[in-house]
Amino acid sequence: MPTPPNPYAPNPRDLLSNVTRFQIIESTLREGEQFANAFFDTEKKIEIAKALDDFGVDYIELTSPAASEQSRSDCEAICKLGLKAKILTHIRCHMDDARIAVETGVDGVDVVIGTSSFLRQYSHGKDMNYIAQSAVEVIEYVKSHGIEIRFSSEDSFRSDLVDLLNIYKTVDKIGVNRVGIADTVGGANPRQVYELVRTLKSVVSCDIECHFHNDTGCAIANAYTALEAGATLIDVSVLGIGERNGITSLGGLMARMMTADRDYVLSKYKLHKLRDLENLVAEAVQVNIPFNNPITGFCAFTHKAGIHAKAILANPSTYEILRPSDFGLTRYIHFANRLTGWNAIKSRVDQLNLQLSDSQCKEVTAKIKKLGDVRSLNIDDVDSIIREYHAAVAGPSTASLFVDEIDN
Ligand SMILES: CC(=O)SCCNC(=O)CCNC(=O)[C@H](O)C(C)(C)COP(=O)(O)OP(=O)(O)OC[C@H]1O[C@@H](n2cnc3c(N)ncnc32)[C@H](O)[C@@H]1OP(=O)(O)O
Ligand SMILES: O=C(O)CCC(=O)C(=O)O
Ligand SMILES: [Zn+2]
Repeated sequence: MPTPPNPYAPNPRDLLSNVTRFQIIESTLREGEQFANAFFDTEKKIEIAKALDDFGVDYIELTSPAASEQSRSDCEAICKLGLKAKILTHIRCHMDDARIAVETGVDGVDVVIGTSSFLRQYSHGKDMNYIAQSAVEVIEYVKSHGIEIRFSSEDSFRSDLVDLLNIYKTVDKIGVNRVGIADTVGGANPRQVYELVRTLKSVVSCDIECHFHNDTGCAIANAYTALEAGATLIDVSVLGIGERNGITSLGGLMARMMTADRDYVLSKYKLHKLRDLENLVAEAVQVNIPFNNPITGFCAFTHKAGIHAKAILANPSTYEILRPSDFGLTRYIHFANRLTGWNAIKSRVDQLNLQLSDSQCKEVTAKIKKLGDVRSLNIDDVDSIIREYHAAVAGPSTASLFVDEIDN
């Protein structure tokens, strides 16, 4: 049977979409350092930076060198590693920070300033005119050092749209490489993202980067929608670590993008390194990988119910949108439970190298379900039931039974 077309592929008539040519700004060593548990010493930062580079991320964003003396020297050390990924640092819209940043050897500087009334009143206390003036000064200064510059508004979705578009037009005109929008409080939904990115796209000529917090669970969906609307770059961190409950996760974005353009993702990123990368960061910040993590959650490729197991055994695409082998992982069929079915049990019988007819498999499945009604089962329970049953039916009479069946 021919493979059906992928219903999750981008619509070719969607001319703004960058779903098939996106880039990653990896911020584990910036946003991720803002995660409550995070402390990365120099050695760990270097190990993480090298692993991210090896994975294939396009940019690595580092904590502001203005944050502390060690942050500054770590930034310089990572710049000297000669990684393929471009190294960015992230600063306030202030000349003091810009001066320190350009001395570190970074390939680019990400400048941010809050534009919502909340942040203008309670964070930095500056009005839009002041923001525009300092943005121009900082951008021109960074540009004069021949390095990339991005200007971003913090809390973009709670900012006044006219203010936003004005400041982005101003910075675009003076030649920023990218502008960024940030859902700093994680309240935006995909529709709002689509509208804002699309509107922004119509007023700037530079690339658009997006940053989504996950407070209301939309970080991955918002990232995808931003690409559909014409953004090109997405901020991520490993496991999504960041302020509060974090941002779009690298693994989650990979899962999402694989459904849309598997060839592009496979051509750019070493997906089989994802699990090691996540383990590295999980260990560094002392968290477990969540059970429901996309791709690497312990049951992400485990199939349990009998109906699922039967179809998966026949063709894994029935219940898997991602292929575990793309990530160096394997699928697992969980048959030690009362939701199992005879097809899954037959497959286990085959694995055990035992011979039972279909009707015998059905009979032994009934026994497994009976015990599964009483308590939780493990593989040894199931294997013992199968072996006992097999021993009971085995012998000369069984041999002839098989012969009879074959003859029939
Ligand atoms: C949404 C985000 O995640 S943005 C990135 C957040 N990253 C960081 O905060 C990096 C780590 N931060 C730090 O090490 C420190 O906060 C520093 C070094 C940046 C500043 O430290 P301090 O001078 O002691 O100030 P503090 O942290 O108390 O307050 C923030 C200051 O930055 C100013 N500020 C805040 N945002 C901006 C901005 N985007 N652009 C310019 N100034 C800003 C505030 O007005 C305040 O200055 P003030 O005390 O003169 O009013
Ligand atoms: O620099 C940015 O675009 C985003 C800054 C940030 O971390 C946020 O607003 O949540
Ligand atoms: Zn953030």
